[in-house]
This record gives sequence, structure tokens and C-alpha cells, in this order.
Amino acid sequence: MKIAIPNKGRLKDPVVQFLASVGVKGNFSDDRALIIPTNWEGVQLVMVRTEDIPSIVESGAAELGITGHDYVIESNSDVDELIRLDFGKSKIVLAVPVSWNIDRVEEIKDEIRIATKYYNIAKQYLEKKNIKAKIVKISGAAEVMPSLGAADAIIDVMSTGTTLKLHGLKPLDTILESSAVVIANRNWVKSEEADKINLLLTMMKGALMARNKKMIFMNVPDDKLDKVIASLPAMLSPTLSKLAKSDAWEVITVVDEDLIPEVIAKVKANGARDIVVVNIEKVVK
Ligand SMILES: Nc1ncnc2c1ncn2[C@@H]1O[C@H](COP(=O)(O)OP(=O)(O)OP(=O)(O)O)[C@@H](O)[C@H]1O
Ligand SMILES: O=P(O)(O)OC[C@H]1O[C@H](OP(=O)(O)OP(=O)(O)O)[C@H](O)[C@@H]1O
Ligand SMILES: [Mg+2]
Repeated sequence: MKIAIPNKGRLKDPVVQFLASVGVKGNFSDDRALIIPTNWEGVQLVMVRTEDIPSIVESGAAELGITGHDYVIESNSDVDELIRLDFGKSKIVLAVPVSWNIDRVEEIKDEIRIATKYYNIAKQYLEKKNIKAKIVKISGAAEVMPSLGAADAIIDVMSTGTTLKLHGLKPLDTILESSAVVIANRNWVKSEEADKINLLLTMMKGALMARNKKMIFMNVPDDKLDKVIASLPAMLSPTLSKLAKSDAWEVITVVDEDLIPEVIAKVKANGARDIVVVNIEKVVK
């Protein structure tokens, strides 16, 4: 079974790390190799350009792929988007020079030139908004085009907005919100590899759920138990086990990483002792 993943660009490293957290580790011994065996028998990574992944998966050349949602839309590929990942988060925006002093799309004049690598997304958006613009198709570095004079405005990826600002541009409208996604060929359920794909998807969801979560263990005397449980974040249902040698309990629960300092301070103040925090590798529901 083949999984198509980015061979370069912004998504490459996070995708390789994500797969490793799922337990799929590529044997990257030769930098130039584009088909990489993994520690999972029969699973290979195919290293290709991020924007080519949707059509590769649509064709069935790879059963699964990890790419940007924006590229799935741009390529108009008929694939299943199965898992939305928590990285590669960006927006596709229409950005114009700050010097235009406008705040609304309706204020844009006709006949402007808009540089973008998202030709299809741009075309559809401009038609919907009834903006009569010429699309200048480029392959990257869109932000420099207006100051160069190669275009008047752009449709491009924005994350923090730093690049736009640096080039005297501001976002006027968000066209699409994107993130990395796991995609599959439409017929994957009927394929011979369906069981393996299903297992892989379960492991991926498990790794995603475990991210930013910690397991916390603590010992609590009998008479403090109610108070300690009440001080845990709402919705948590901790596991309790009675300690063999004393009138105390072990309380075990899962907490968001961000809440750990607050939870430790509260349970400690309420009588918990011997608090241990450990990483979680996977949560399979
Ligand atoms: N600054 C960013 N922050 C988060 N995600 C981003 C950012 N820029 C782009 N992305 C997302 O990452 C994916 C790939 O973007 P990238 O610009 O790296 O393209 P590439 O073609 O893979 O690489 P390169 O531009 O180096 O050729 C897209 O889905 C895009 O939405
Ligand atoms: O809103 P920001 O946080 O500034 O991020 C946006 C920038 O990030 C991406 O570029 P990347 O770093 O991938 O370089 P590239 O232009 O070579 O693709 C994207 O193409 C924008 O230029
Ligand atoms: Mg890039």
C-alpha cells in the first residue's frame, strides 16, 4: 500500500513526524529516493509534490495521501478527505495594497490583475464576487508581485500575516481555511488493502487525539477524595483504585497539557500527593 506525502515544502517535516507518531517510520537512507519502504510491511511512502498528491490519490496510484485541503480544492480532485490534521493551518486570502485604503471587496475596481498560484480557487471566487480581474498565474512568492508591478493584488496563503505586512499588503477577504488532511482514493473501502488502511486511520486518529494530552496519577487520602475529584476539570471521569496498604486512593485521569499546572496546583492544595504526569502515545476509541 502506498501513502503519498510531500517530498519538500512546509508540510514535509510535520507529515513525517506525524506518521512516526502513528508508528509508521520511513527508511530514509537515500535522500534522492522517492519511494521509501517503512517499518510496516507492505506500506511504502511515495515522496511527491504537495500539490500533486490529490490527483495521485484520485488516480489510485497511491491509496492514501497527506496534503493541504487547499490543494484538494484547487485540483478539483475527487477524493475522500478523511482526517483533518492539526498542522499546516492557513487561510487563502485576497490581499490588496494597504495604500488602496479600502476595507471591503466591493470597493475593488474592475480590470485589476491578481497574482496567484491558486488559479481555480481564484477564478471561482472572483466570479462569485463579480470582480472582473485578470488572473496572473505564478508558482510562488505572490506577495512580491504588487510591489514589482507584475500584478495589483494577490490571492495567497496567509498564516500569521507577517509576509503580507512586510510587503505593504493586507487581507481583505478569507476565501478558504486550510490545514493538512489525510485523503484516500474514493474506492479505498473496496480495495484489497482496506483492512490495513482502516487500521492506519484508527492509529492516526488515536495519535491525533493523544496530542497535547497528559495522563496524571496522584495519591489521595480517603477523606480528601471528594474535594480532589471536584477540583479536576469538568467532564473528566477519573479512574480510582484503592491503595493496598493505606486508607488512600490512586486517582488517574487525562488532562489537556495547557491545564496541567493549574490542575497540579489545585489537587495539591486539596490534599493529593505523589503526583506523576506522563505522556500519552495514542488514544484508540
Ligand atoms: N505559513 C504557513 N503556515 C501554515 N501552513 C502553510 C503556510 N504556508 C503554506 N501552508 C500550507 O502548507 C501547504 C504547502 O505549502 P507550501 O507553500 O510549503 O507549498 P509547497 O509547494 O509544498 O512548498 P514550496 O512553497 O516550498 O515549494 C499548503 O497546504 C498551505 O496551505
Ligand atoms: O502569514 P505568514 O505567517 O507570513 O505565512 C505566509 C507565508 O508562508 C508561506 O510561504 P513559505 O514560508 O512556505 O515560503 P514560500 O513562499 O517559498 O512558499 C506562504 O506562501 C506565505 O508566503
Ligand atoms: Mg511554501
